[in-house]
Amino acid sequence: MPKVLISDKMDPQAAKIFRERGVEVDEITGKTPDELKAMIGQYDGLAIRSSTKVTKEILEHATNLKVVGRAGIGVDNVDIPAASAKGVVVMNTPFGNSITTAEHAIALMFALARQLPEADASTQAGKWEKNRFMGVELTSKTLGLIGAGNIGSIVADRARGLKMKVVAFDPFLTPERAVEMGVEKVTLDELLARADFITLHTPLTDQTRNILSAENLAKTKKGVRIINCARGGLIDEAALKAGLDSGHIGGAALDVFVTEPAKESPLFGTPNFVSTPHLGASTTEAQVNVAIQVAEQMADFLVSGGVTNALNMPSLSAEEAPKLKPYMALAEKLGSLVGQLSTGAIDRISVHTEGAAAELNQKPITSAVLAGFLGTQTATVNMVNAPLLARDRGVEVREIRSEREGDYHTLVRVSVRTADGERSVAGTLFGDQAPRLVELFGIKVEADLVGSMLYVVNEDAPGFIGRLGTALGEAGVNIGTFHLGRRQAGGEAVLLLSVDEPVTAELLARVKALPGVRTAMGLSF
Ligand SMILES: NC(=O)c1ccc[n+]([C@@H]2O[C@H](COP(=O)([O-])OP(=O)(O)OC[C@H]3O[C@@H](n4cnc5c(N)ncnc54)[C@H](O)[C@@H]3O)[C@@H](O)[C@H]2O)c1
Ligand SMILES: O=C(O)[C@H](O)COP(=O)(O)O
Repeated sequence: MPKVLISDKMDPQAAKIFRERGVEVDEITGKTPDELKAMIGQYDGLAIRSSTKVTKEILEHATNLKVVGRAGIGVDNVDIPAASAKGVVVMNTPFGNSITTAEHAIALMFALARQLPEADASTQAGKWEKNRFMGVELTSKTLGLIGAGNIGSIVADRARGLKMKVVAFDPFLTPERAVEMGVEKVTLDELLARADFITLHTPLTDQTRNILSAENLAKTKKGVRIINCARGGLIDEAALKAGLDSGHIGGAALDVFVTEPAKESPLFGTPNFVSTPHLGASTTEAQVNVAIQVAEQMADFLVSGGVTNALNMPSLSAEEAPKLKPYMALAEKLGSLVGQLSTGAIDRISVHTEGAAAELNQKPITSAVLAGFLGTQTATVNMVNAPLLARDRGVEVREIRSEREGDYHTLVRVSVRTADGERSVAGTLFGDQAPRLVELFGIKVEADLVGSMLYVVNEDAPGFIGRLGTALGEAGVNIGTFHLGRRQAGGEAVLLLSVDEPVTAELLARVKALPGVRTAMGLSF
């Protein structure tokens, strides 16, 4: 039974779903990195929010880990390249908390417009400072949206409901989508010059880090109010403090900080500054949503191989997974076969699907071919890191599909290119389930690729099979299955034998010594 650790505070629905789906679960929060390192080895899955930092060091100790599930959106607390290199799938729940976070941005916009926190503190201190607090209306004001994705578009919708004009800067926003959202697509400089309120909704990347730098803050309209419910690091906090102190910035509300938890900051106590402790996603509804989603996604993956919302692997629905499973087994065997039979460096692998196979999601099939192929060179490869490893090794990967059926109703062909040219192997599924090799380097040969096998290329001549059988018998090797193919009578022939024991160097030497043998190799699947 797969075992998952929930290491951050999560709605109890997550644990309930894991258990219902046959996944053992421990809920242990608040562990230090060293404590997590010591315990992570026993888990197949790790369910987190933003507190647990899934670093390279933690992953190095995660000997059984297959999946990290983020109950939320941002995955900046997960070292995704390190997880991919280790073959660990990283998934998030991209929509479960978007409405809640958008509402928090709108709440902070109101808080700034009407100085609600300061007015509340003053009133509860018994001051009744009715003349101290003069707000601004939102109606007709311009809201500058930096980042118009899931959350940004909900914010835009709510702001339009408040009769605000919305201008948006997002390099990936298409003009059509801008029209659909009812926003005006502008450049960043235009947004800075025109916005009365600015709200940030981008991930933190090399391009967005300090997008509100001192220089850009200086380009804003005097009195601008700024909201950040996305990620700390998008705003230069020192420049923000200077802007608030000088009065150029009329107000700022931060839910996120460069350093979290933000227990101290020069911004604290600054007039017109409002802050919340990364509460963007903290509503009952959002937490139930993300807990359910993450548990369902992780359980799907651990129990049936379905992949949803993975950031480092192609998606594979729970419905697709059973259909693709036999194809992935076939693809892995074919990849392994070409890997074991190839001697020179391979610079290109092409995965060609025909008939029924061509109608399926190709990415998992290709990843399985690469995993099978690279598995002959390294032990630590799987479907997640195989495409990455292939790229690192300079192997070009091609996918070709033709839905027209050939000799078989479904076929996967794997071709590899070396300095000596291109060679291919092909396989099909018998009864839609059983992987079967049907062609090996241009020779038709049907074989189950299982266990230990002996591969022999010989000159097709009478008596050869008898001599080979005798040689194996004398070596005490029992033959399980025997598959034969040849280019033409009297030409090159191929023999694939499954044997009960691994093929030893001694056995190979005996086989190679037989007259007519061109090559002999041991294979294992
Ligand atoms: N405060 C919280 O608790 C909380 C909760 C949920 C999400 N978030 C954060 O909110 C942010 C937005 O989440 P989302 O779900 O809307 O993400 P999203 O991926 O749907 O949208 C992000 C948008 O940013 C745009 N973008 C990327 N680079 C840009 C750039 N250089 N300039 C301008 N725009 C750029 C993208 O094109 C995309 O449209 C993320 O950082 C996420 O982690 C915070
Ligand atoms: O990216 C997110 O989903 C938010 O930052 C929420 O973070 P949290 O799960 O720690 O509240």
